Amino acid sequence: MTEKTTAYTPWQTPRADGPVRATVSLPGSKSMTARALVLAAAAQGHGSLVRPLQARDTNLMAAALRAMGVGVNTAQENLWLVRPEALTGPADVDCGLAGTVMRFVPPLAALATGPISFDGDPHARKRPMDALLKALTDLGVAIDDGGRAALPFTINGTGAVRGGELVVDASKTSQLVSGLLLAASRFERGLVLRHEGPPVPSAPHIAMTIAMMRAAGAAVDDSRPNIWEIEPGPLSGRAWEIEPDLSNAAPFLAAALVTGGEVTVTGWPHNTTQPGDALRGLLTQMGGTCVLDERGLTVTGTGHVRGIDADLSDVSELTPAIAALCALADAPSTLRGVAHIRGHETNRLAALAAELTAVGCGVEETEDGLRIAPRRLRAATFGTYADHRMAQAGAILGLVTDGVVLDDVSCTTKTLADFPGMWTRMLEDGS
Ligand SMILES: O=C(O)C1=C[C@@H](OP(=O)(O)O)[C@@H](O)[C@H](O)C1
Ligand SMILES: C=C(OP(=O)(O)O)C(=O)O
Repeated sequence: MTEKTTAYTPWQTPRADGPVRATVSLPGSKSMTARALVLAAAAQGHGSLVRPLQARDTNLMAAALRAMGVGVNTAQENLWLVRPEALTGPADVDCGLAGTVMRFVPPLAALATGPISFDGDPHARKRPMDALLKALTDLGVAIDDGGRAALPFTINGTGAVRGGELVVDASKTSQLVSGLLLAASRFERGLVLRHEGPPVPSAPHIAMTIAMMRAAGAAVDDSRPNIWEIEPGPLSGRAWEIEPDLSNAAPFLAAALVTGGEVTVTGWPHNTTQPGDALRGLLTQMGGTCVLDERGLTVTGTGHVRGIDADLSDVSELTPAIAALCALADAPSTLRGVAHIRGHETNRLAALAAELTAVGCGVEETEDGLRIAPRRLRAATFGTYADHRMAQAGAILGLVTDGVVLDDVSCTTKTLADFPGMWTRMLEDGS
Protein backbone atom coordinates (compact mmCIF):
# COMPACT_ATOMS: atom_id res chain seq x y z
CA MET A 1 0.00 0.00 0.00
CA THR A 2 1.45 3.33 -1.02
CA GLU A 3 -0.21 6.00 1.06
CA LYS A 4 -2.09 6.03 4.35
CA THR A 5 -4.15 8.74 5.95
CA THR A 6 -2.27 10.57 8.68
CA ALA A 7 -2.86 9.54 12.30
CA TYR A 8 -6.34 9.88 13.72
CA THR A 9 -6.51 13.56 14.76
CA PRO A 10 -9.34 15.10 16.81
CA TRP A 11 -9.95 18.80 16.08
CA GLN A 12 -11.75 21.51 18.01
CA THR A 13 -13.45 23.44 15.21
CA PRO A 14 -12.90 27.20 15.55
CA ARG A 15 -15.83 29.57 16.16
CA ALA A 16 -16.08 32.68 14.02
CA ASP A 17 -15.90 35.77 16.24
CA GLY A 18 -17.91 37.83 13.74
CA PRO A 19 -18.82 37.93 10.06
CA VAL A 20 -16.21 36.01 8.04
CA ARG A 21 -14.56 38.19 5.40
CA ALA A 22 -12.10 36.27 3.26
CA THR A 23 -10.69 35.65 -0.20
CA VAL A 24 -9.87 31.98 -0.63
CA SER A 25 -7.86 30.27 -3.38
CA LEU A 26 -8.68 26.59 -3.70
CA PRO A 27 -6.49 23.85 -5.17
CA GLY A 28 -7.48 21.99 -8.32
CA SER A 29 -10.56 19.87 -8.88
CA LYS A 30 -10.25 16.28 -7.71
CA SER A 31 -12.54 15.07 -10.49
CA MET A 32 -10.71 16.92 -13.28
CA THR A 33 -7.28 15.91 -11.98
CA ALA A 34 -8.31 12.23 -11.88
CA ARG A 35 -9.73 12.33 -15.41
CA ALA A 36 -6.74 14.24 -16.80
CA LEU A 37 -4.35 11.68 -15.33
CA VAL A 38 -6.26 8.72 -16.77
CA LEU A 39 -6.69 10.31 -20.20
CA ALA A 40 -3.01 11.32 -20.24
CA ALA A 41 -2.00 7.75 -19.36
CA ALA A 42 -4.18 6.35 -22.16
CA ALA A 43 -2.95 8.87 -24.75
CA GLN A 44 -0.34 8.44 -27.46
CA GLY A 45 1.86 11.45 -26.72
CA HIS A 46 3.17 13.14 -23.61
CA GLY A 47 0.76 15.14 -21.47
CA SER A 48 0.76 17.50 -18.52
CA LEU A 49 -1.54 18.81 -15.80
CA VAL A 50 -1.37 22.49 -14.89
CA ARG A 51 -2.38 23.26 -11.27
CA PRO A 52 -3.50 19.69 -10.45
CA LEU A 53 -4.93 18.79 -7.07
CA GLN A 54 -2.19 17.44 -4.85
CA ALA A 55 -4.11 15.51 -2.19
CA ARG A 56 -4.55 11.90 -1.15
CA ASP A 57 -7.03 10.85 -3.89
CA THR A 58 -5.00 12.29 -6.74
CA ASN A 59 -1.65 11.15 -5.31
CA LEU A 60 -3.13 7.66 -5.19
CA MET A 61 -4.26 8.00 -8.81
CA ALA A 62 -0.76 9.04 -9.86
CA ALA A 63 0.72 6.13 -7.90
CA ALA A 64 -1.73 3.66 -9.48
CA LEU A 65 -0.73 4.71 -12.99
CA ARG A 66 2.94 4.64 -12.08
CA ALA A 67 2.54 1.11 -10.70
CA MET A 68 1.26 0.03 -14.14
CA GLY A 69 4.29 1.51 -15.90
CA VAL A 70 3.13 5.04 -16.81
CA GLY A 71 5.64 7.85 -16.25
CA VAL A 72 3.98 10.29 -13.84
CA ASN A 73 6.25 13.03 -12.55
CA THR A 74 4.65 14.98 -9.69
CA ALA A 75 7.82 16.72 -8.50
CA GLN A 76 6.58 20.19 -9.42
CA GLU A 77 3.53 21.28 -7.44
CA ASN A 78 1.83 23.11 -10.31
CA LEU A 79 2.89 21.01 -13.28
CA TRP A 80 2.59 17.25 -13.41
CA LEU A 81 4.11 15.46 -16.42
CA VAL A 82 2.71 12.23 -17.84
CA ARG A 83 4.55 9.89 -20.21
CA PRO A 84 2.31 7.08 -21.46
CA GLU A 85 3.89 3.62 -21.65
CA ALA A 86 2.60 0.11 -22.30
CA LEU A 87 0.55 -0.88 -19.24
CA THR A 88 2.01 -3.85 -17.43
CA GLY A 89 1.58 -5.91 -14.27
CA PRO A 90 2.20 -7.32 -11.84
CA ALA A 91 1.19 -4.25 -9.86
CA ASP A 92 -0.62 -3.33 -6.65
CA VAL A 93 -3.05 -0.41 -6.67
CA ASP A 94 -4.02 1.24 -3.39
CA CYS A 95 -7.43 2.87 -3.92
CA GLY A 96 -7.45 4.46 -0.46
CA LEU A 97 -11.05 5.59 -0.18
CA ALA A 98 -11.07 7.19 -3.64
CA GLY A 99 -14.07 6.34 -5.81
CA THR A 100 -12.20 7.75 -8.80
CA VAL A 101 -9.29 5.34 -8.33
CA MET A 102 -11.43 2.25 -7.71
CA ARG A 103 -13.76 3.01 -10.69
CA PHE A 104 -11.44 4.66 -13.24
CA VAL A 105 -8.31 2.48 -12.97
CA PRO A 106 -9.76 -1.07 -13.39
CA PRO A 107 -10.97 -0.48 -16.99
CA LEU A 108 -7.46 0.77 -17.81
CA ALA A 109 -5.90 -2.18 -15.96
CA ALA A 110 -7.96 -4.44 -18.20
CA LEU A 111 -5.83 -3.11 -21.08
CA ALA A 112 -2.59 -4.11 -19.32
CA THR A 113 -0.65 -7.32 -19.60
CA GLY A 114 -0.23 -9.08 -16.28
CA PRO A 115 -2.16 -9.06 -13.01
CA ILE A 116 -3.13 -5.76 -11.36
CA SER A 117 -4.38 -6.11 -7.78
CA PHE A 118 -6.67 -3.54 -6.14
CA ASP A 119 -7.39 -2.89 -2.46
CA GLY A 120 -8.06 0.12 -0.28
CA ASP A 121 -9.09 1.47 3.13
CA PRO A 122 -11.42 -0.66 5.26
CA HIS A 123 -14.50 1.27 4.11
CA ALA A 124 -13.41 1.09 0.46
CA ARG A 125 -14.21 -2.61 0.62
CA LYS A 126 -17.84 -1.66 1.26
CA ARG A 127 -18.22 0.77 -1.67
CA PRO A 128 -20.22 -0.52 -4.66
CA MET A 129 -17.98 -2.24 -7.22
CA ASP A 130 -20.29 -5.07 -8.30
CA ALA A 131 -21.61 -3.40 -11.45
CA LEU A 132 -18.11 -2.43 -12.66
CA LEU A 133 -16.71 -5.92 -12.07
CA LYS A 134 -19.69 -7.42 -13.88
CA ALA A 135 -19.25 -4.96 -16.78
CA LEU A 136 -15.59 -5.84 -17.21
CA THR A 137 -16.40 -9.56 -16.98
CA ASP A 138 -19.10 -9.08 -19.65
CA LEU A 139 -16.39 -7.46 -21.82
CA GLY A 140 -14.36 -10.66 -21.52
CA VAL A 141 -11.87 -9.47 -18.87
CA ALA A 142 -10.63 -12.11 -16.39
CA ILE A 143 -11.11 -10.97 -12.80
CA ASP A 144 -10.41 -12.73 -9.55
CA ASP A 145 -12.52 -11.22 -6.77
CA GLY A 146 -12.93 -14.33 -4.62
CA GLY A 147 -16.68 -14.09 -5.23
CA ARG A 148 -16.89 -10.83 -3.23
CA ALA A 149 -17.94 -8.51 -6.10
CA ALA A 150 -16.02 -5.84 -4.17
CA LEU A 151 -12.48 -4.82 -3.24
CA PRO A 152 -10.00 -6.52 -3.04
CA PHE A 153 -9.76 -8.04 -6.52
CA THR A 154 -7.22 -8.73 -9.26
CA ILE A 155 -7.62 -7.92 -12.95
CA ASN A 156 -5.74 -10.31 -15.21
CA GLY A 157 -5.41 -8.32 -18.43
CA THR A 158 -4.12 -9.72 -21.70
CA GLY A 159 -3.21 -6.38 -23.25
CA ALA A 160 -6.47 -5.85 -25.13
CA VAL A 161 -10.22 -5.48 -24.48
CA ARG A 162 -12.71 -6.41 -27.18
CA GLY A 163 -15.32 -3.76 -26.31
CA GLY A 164 -18.60 -3.50 -28.24
CA GLU A 165 -22.08 -3.42 -26.72
CA LEU A 166 -22.49 -3.39 -22.95
CA VAL A 167 -25.49 -2.94 -20.63
CA VAL A 168 -24.94 -1.74 -17.06
CA ASP A 169 -26.97 -0.49 -14.11
CA ALA A 170 -25.13 2.69 -13.08
CA SER A 171 -27.73 3.86 -10.55
CA LYS A 172 -25.35 3.41 -7.61
CA THR A 173 -22.60 5.64 -9.04
CA SER A 174 -21.95 7.69 -12.16
CA GLN A 175 -18.29 6.71 -11.79
CA LEU A 176 -19.13 3.35 -13.37
CA VAL A 177 -20.04 5.15 -16.59
CA SER A 178 -17.10 7.56 -16.40
CA GLY A 179 -14.59 4.78 -15.72
CA LEU A 180 -15.72 2.70 -18.68
CA LEU A 181 -15.88 5.69 -21.03
CA LEU A 182 -12.40 6.94 -20.12
CA ALA A 183 -10.81 3.68 -21.30
CA ALA A 184 -13.25 2.90 -24.12
CA SER A 185 -11.41 4.61 -27.01
CA ARG A 186 -8.68 2.04 -26.41
CA PHE A 187 -11.07 -0.95 -26.71
CA GLU A 188 -10.75 -2.81 -30.05
CA ARG A 189 -14.36 -2.12 -31.02
CA GLY A 190 -14.86 0.98 -28.89
CA LEU A 191 -17.94 0.84 -26.67
CA VAL A 192 -21.69 1.23 -26.90
CA LEU A 193 -22.65 1.58 -23.26
CA ARG A 194 -26.32 1.49 -22.27
CA HIS A 195 -27.62 2.16 -18.76
CA GLU A 196 -30.74 0.30 -17.67
CA GLY A 197 -32.15 0.86 -14.19
CA PRO A 198 -33.06 3.73 -11.84
CA PRO A 199 -31.60 7.12 -12.87
CA VAL A 200 -27.82 7.59 -12.94
CA PRO A 201 -26.78 10.22 -10.34
CA SER A 202 -24.24 13.02 -10.77
CA ALA A 203 -24.98 13.90 -14.43
CA PRO A 204 -22.47 16.81 -14.47
CA HIS A 205 -19.66 14.36 -13.70
CA ILE A 206 -20.55 12.33 -16.80
CA ALA A 207 -20.67 15.56 -18.82
CA MET A 208 -17.18 16.37 -17.46
CA THR A 209 -15.92 12.95 -18.59
CA ILE A 210 -17.30 13.44 -22.09
CA ALA A 211 -16.03 17.02 -22.43
CA MET A 212 -12.54 15.99 -21.38
CA MET A 213 -12.57 12.92 -23.65
CA ARG A 214 -13.54 15.12 -26.61
CA ALA A 215 -10.74 17.53 -25.70
CA ALA A 216 -8.36 14.57 -25.98
CA GLY A 217 -9.71 13.76 -29.44
CA ALA A 218 -12.19 10.96 -28.60
CA ALA A 219 -15.32 10.52 -30.70
CA VAL A 220 -18.23 10.34 -28.25
CA ASP A 221 -21.92 10.22 -29.17
CA ASP A 222 -24.12 11.04 -26.17
CA SER A 223 -27.14 12.18 -28.18
CA ARG A 224 -29.43 9.42 -26.85
CA PRO A 225 -30.42 9.36 -23.16
CA ASN A 226 -28.55 6.72 -21.15
CA ILE A 227 -26.49 5.54 -24.14
CA TRP A 228 -22.89 6.51 -24.75
CA GLU A 229 -21.10 5.44 -27.92
CA ILE A 230 -17.32 5.71 -28.17
CA GLU A 231 -15.43 5.08 -31.40
CA PRO A 232 -12.14 3.23 -31.09
CA GLY A 233 -9.19 5.53 -31.77
CA PRO A 234 -6.13 7.25 -30.36
CA LEU A 235 -6.24 9.92 -27.64
CA SER A 236 -3.82 12.81 -27.85
CA GLY A 237 -1.52 13.95 -25.11
CA ARG A 238 -2.19 17.59 -24.15
CA ALA A 239 -1.79 20.16 -21.40
CA TRP A 240 -4.76 19.98 -19.03
CA GLU A 241 -5.59 23.21 -17.19
CA ILE A 242 -7.23 22.09 -13.95
CA GLU A 243 -9.96 24.37 -12.55
CA PRO A 244 -10.21 25.08 -8.80
CA ASP A 245 -12.29 22.46 -6.96
CA LEU A 246 -15.74 24.01 -6.72
CA SER A 247 -17.15 21.26 -4.48
CA ASN A 248 -14.44 22.06 -1.94
CA ALA A 249 -15.62 25.68 -2.11
CA ALA A 250 -18.83 24.66 -0.30
CA PRO A 251 -17.68 24.99 3.33
CA PHE A 252 -15.83 28.27 2.69
CA LEU A 253 -18.80 29.89 0.95
CA ALA A 254 -21.11 28.47 3.63
CA ALA A 255 -19.05 30.43 6.18
CA ALA A 256 -20.24 33.67 4.57
CA LEU A 257 -23.85 32.52 4.75
CA VAL A 258 -23.94 31.47 8.40
CA THR A 259 -21.91 34.39 9.79
CA GLY A 260 -23.37 37.15 7.62
CA GLY A 261 -19.95 37.68 6.04
CA GLU A 262 -18.50 37.81 2.55
CA VAL A 263 -16.26 35.14 1.03
CA THR A 264 -14.72 35.19 -2.44
CA VAL A 265 -13.39 32.02 -4.06
CA THR A 266 -10.89 33.10 -6.70
CA GLY A 267 -10.63 31.73 -10.23
CA TRP A 268 -14.26 30.49 -10.38
CA PRO A 269 -14.73 29.39 -14.01
CA HIS A 270 -17.50 31.08 -16.00
CA ASN A 271 -18.21 27.85 -17.89
CA THR A 272 -17.68 24.54 -16.23
CA THR A 273 -18.94 20.99 -15.97
CA GLN A 274 -18.13 20.88 -12.25
CA PRO A 275 -21.23 20.18 -10.14
CA GLY A 276 -19.99 22.63 -7.50
CA ASP A 277 -21.09 25.45 -9.82
CA ALA A 278 -24.61 24.65 -8.57
CA LEU A 279 -23.60 26.29 -5.28
CA ARG A 280 -24.46 29.63 -6.89
CA GLY A 281 -28.12 28.63 -7.18
CA LEU A 282 -28.29 26.70 -3.92
CA LEU A 283 -26.70 29.40 -1.76
CA THR A 284 -28.92 32.04 -3.37
CA GLN A 285 -31.98 29.95 -2.49
CA MET A 286 -30.65 29.70 1.05
CA GLY A 287 -30.51 33.48 1.44
CA GLY A 288 -27.08 34.46 0.11
CA THR A 289 -26.16 36.84 -2.68
CA CYS A 290 -23.80 35.40 -5.29
CA VAL A 291 -21.77 37.54 -7.67
CA LEU A 292 -19.54 35.98 -10.32
CA ASP A 293 -17.03 38.45 -11.73
CA GLU A 294 -13.34 38.79 -12.54
CA ARG A 295 -12.41 38.29 -8.85
CA GLY A 296 -14.18 34.93 -8.72
CA LEU A 297 -17.41 33.97 -6.95
CA THR A 298 -18.36 36.17 -4.01
CA VAL A 299 -21.05 35.01 -1.62
CA THR A 300 -22.50 37.48 0.85
CA GLY A 301 -24.68 36.28 3.69
CA THR A 302 -27.05 37.96 6.12
CA GLY A 303 -26.45 35.54 8.97
CA HIS A 304 -29.94 34.11 8.39
CA VAL A 305 -30.05 30.89 6.39
CA ARG A 306 -33.27 29.86 4.64
CA GLY A 307 -34.46 26.25 4.68
CA ILE A 308 -34.80 24.58 1.28
CA ASP A 309 -36.48 21.70 -0.51
CA ALA A 310 -33.88 20.50 -3.00
CA ASP A 311 -33.16 17.56 -5.26
CA LEU A 312 -29.39 17.11 -4.97
CA SER A 313 -29.07 14.07 -7.29
CA ASP A 314 -26.89 16.00 -9.76
CA VAL A 315 -24.68 17.43 -7.03
CA SER A 316 -24.76 14.77 -4.36
CA GLU A 317 -21.21 15.40 -3.12
CA LEU A 318 -22.51 18.76 -1.83
CA THR A 319 -25.02 17.06 0.50
CA PRO A 320 -23.00 17.15 3.76
CA ALA A 321 -22.24 20.89 3.48
CA ILE A 322 -25.81 21.73 2.46
CA ALA A 323 -27.17 19.57 5.30
CA ALA A 324 -25.01 21.52 7.77
CA LEU A 325 -26.46 24.77 6.41
CA CYS A 326 -29.96 23.32 6.74
CA ALA A 327 -29.23 22.56 10.42
CA LEU A 328 -28.51 26.30 10.89
CA ALA A 329 -31.50 27.52 8.87
CA ASP A 330 -34.60 29.35 10.06
CA ALA A 331 -37.02 26.69 8.74
CA PRO A 332 -37.06 22.95 8.04
CA SER A 333 -35.50 21.54 4.87
CA THR A 334 -35.91 18.46 2.71
CA LEU A 335 -32.96 17.10 0.73
CA ARG A 336 -33.93 14.52 -1.90
CA GLY A 337 -32.54 12.40 -4.74
CA VAL A 338 -29.43 11.18 -2.93
CA ALA A 339 -30.16 7.58 -1.89
CA HIS A 340 -26.90 6.54 -3.55
CA ILE A 341 -24.71 8.54 -1.14
CA ARG A 342 -25.18 5.61 1.25
CA GLY A 343 -22.33 4.20 -0.92
CA HIS A 344 -20.03 7.23 -0.70
CA GLU A 345 -17.02 7.51 1.65
CA THR A 346 -19.40 6.36 4.37
CA ASN A 347 -23.15 5.90 4.45
CA ARG A 348 -23.61 9.68 4.35
CA LEU A 349 -27.34 9.68 5.07
CA ALA A 350 -26.90 7.61 8.23
CA ALA A 351 -23.79 9.56 9.26
CA LEU A 352 -25.45 12.96 8.78
CA ALA A 353 -28.58 11.82 10.62
CA ALA A 354 -26.51 10.55 13.55
CA GLU A 355 -24.13 13.51 13.84
CA LEU A 356 -26.69 16.27 13.29
CA THR A 357 -28.79 14.58 15.96
CA ALA A 358 -25.75 14.54 18.27
CA VAL A 359 -25.44 18.34 18.03
CA GLY A 360 -29.15 18.72 18.83
CA CYS A 361 -30.74 19.10 15.38
CA GLY A 362 -33.96 17.28 14.43
CA VAL A 363 -33.21 14.90 11.55
CA GLU A 364 -35.11 12.17 9.80
CA GLU A 365 -33.46 9.90 7.24
CA THR A 366 -35.82 9.28 4.32
CA GLU A 367 -35.67 6.71 1.53
CA ASP A 368 -33.66 9.11 -0.66
CA GLY A 369 -32.47 11.90 1.56
CA LEU A 370 -32.94 13.82 4.81
CA ARG A 371 -35.56 15.97 6.49
CA ILE A 372 -33.84 18.48 8.73
CA ALA A 373 -35.59 20.47 11.47
CA PRO A 374 -33.24 23.09 12.94
CA ARG A 375 -33.10 23.49 16.70
CA ARG A 376 -30.70 25.25 19.04
CA LEU A 377 -27.42 23.35 18.62
CA ARG A 378 -25.15 22.22 21.43
CA ALA A 379 -21.53 21.19 21.98
CA ALA A 380 -20.74 17.64 20.87
CA THR A 381 -18.15 15.40 19.33
CA PHE A 382 -18.97 15.21 15.63
CA GLY A 383 -18.10 11.86 14.05
CA THR A 384 -16.42 12.09 10.65
CA TYR A 385 -16.44 8.39 9.61
CA ALA A 386 -13.19 8.90 7.60
CA ASP A 387 -15.23 11.19 5.32
CA HIS A 388 -13.71 14.54 4.33
CA ARG A 389 -17.11 16.08 3.63
CA MET A 390 -18.49 15.03 7.02
CA ALA A 391 -15.52 16.88 8.55
CA GLN A 392 -16.32 19.97 6.48
CA ALA A 393 -19.97 19.79 7.59
CA GLY A 394 -18.86 19.72 11.24
CA ALA A 395 -16.57 22.71 10.67
CA ILE A 396 -19.51 24.75 9.29
CA LEU A 397 -21.59 23.99 12.40
CA GLY A 398 -18.65 24.87 14.63
CA LEU A 399 -18.45 28.40 13.21
CA VAL A 400 -21.55 29.37 15.20
CA THR A 401 -21.78 26.60 17.83
CA ASP A 402 -19.50 26.29 20.87
CA GLY A 403 -17.62 23.05 21.41
CA VAL A 404 -18.00 21.16 18.12
CA VAL A 405 -15.07 18.74 18.12
CA LEU A 406 -14.38 16.57 15.06
CA ASP A 407 -13.35 13.10 16.19
CA ASP A 408 -10.84 13.04 13.30
CA VAL A 409 -9.84 15.75 10.84
CA SER A 410 -7.08 13.77 9.07
CA CYS A 411 -9.69 12.43 6.61
CA THR A 412 -9.82 15.89 4.98
CA THR A 413 -6.49 15.16 3.26
CA LYS A 414 -8.54 13.10 0.78
CA THR A 415 -9.16 16.19 -1.34
CA LEU A 416 -7.39 19.08 0.47
CA ALA A 417 -3.82 18.81 1.71
CA ASP A 418 -4.49 21.15 4.66
CA PHE A 419 -8.15 21.85 5.36
CA PRO A 420 -7.66 22.83 9.04
CA GLY A 421 -4.93 25.31 8.03
CA MET A 422 -7.05 26.84 5.27
CA TRP A 423 -10.07 27.07 7.58
CA THR A 424 -8.08 28.74 10.34
CA ARG A 425 -6.47 31.21 7.91
CA MET A 426 -9.89 32.10 6.51
CA LEU A 427 -11.00 33.04 10.05
CA GLU A 428 -7.79 34.66 11.25
CA ASP A 429 -6.45 36.67 8.33
CA GLY A 430 -9.11 36.35 5.65
CA SER A 431 -7.08 34.28 3.20
O1 LIG B 1 -16.66 11.18 -11.25
C1 LIG B 1 -16.37 11.86 -10.27
O2 LIG B 1 -15.32 12.52 -10.21
C2 LIG B 1 -17.32 11.89 -9.15
C3 LIG B 1 -18.61 11.46 -9.33
C4 LIG B 1 -19.62 11.49 -8.25
O3 LIG B 1 -19.79 10.15 -7.82
P1 LIG B 1 -21.25 9.45 -7.63
O4 LIG B 1 -21.88 9.37 -8.96
O5 LIG B 1 -20.90 8.14 -7.02
O6 LIG B 1 -22.01 10.35 -6.69
C5 LIG B 1 -19.20 12.37 -7.09
O7 LIG B 1 -20.08 12.23 -6.01
C6 LIG B 1 -17.77 12.08 -6.69
O8 LIG B 1 -17.38 12.90 -5.63
C7 LIG B 1 -16.83 12.40 -7.84
C1 LIG C 1 -18.16 10.96 -3.22
C2 LIG C 1 -16.96 11.53 -3.15
O1 LIG C 1 -15.77 10.97 -3.52
P1 LIG C 1 -15.34 9.70 -4.37
O2 LIG C 1 -14.64 10.26 -5.56
O3 LIG C 1 -14.44 8.94 -3.47
O4 LIG C 1 -16.59 8.94 -4.74
C3 LIG C 1 -16.80 12.91 -2.64
O5 LIG C 1 -15.67 13.44 -2.76
O6 LIG C 1 -17.75 13.49 -2.09
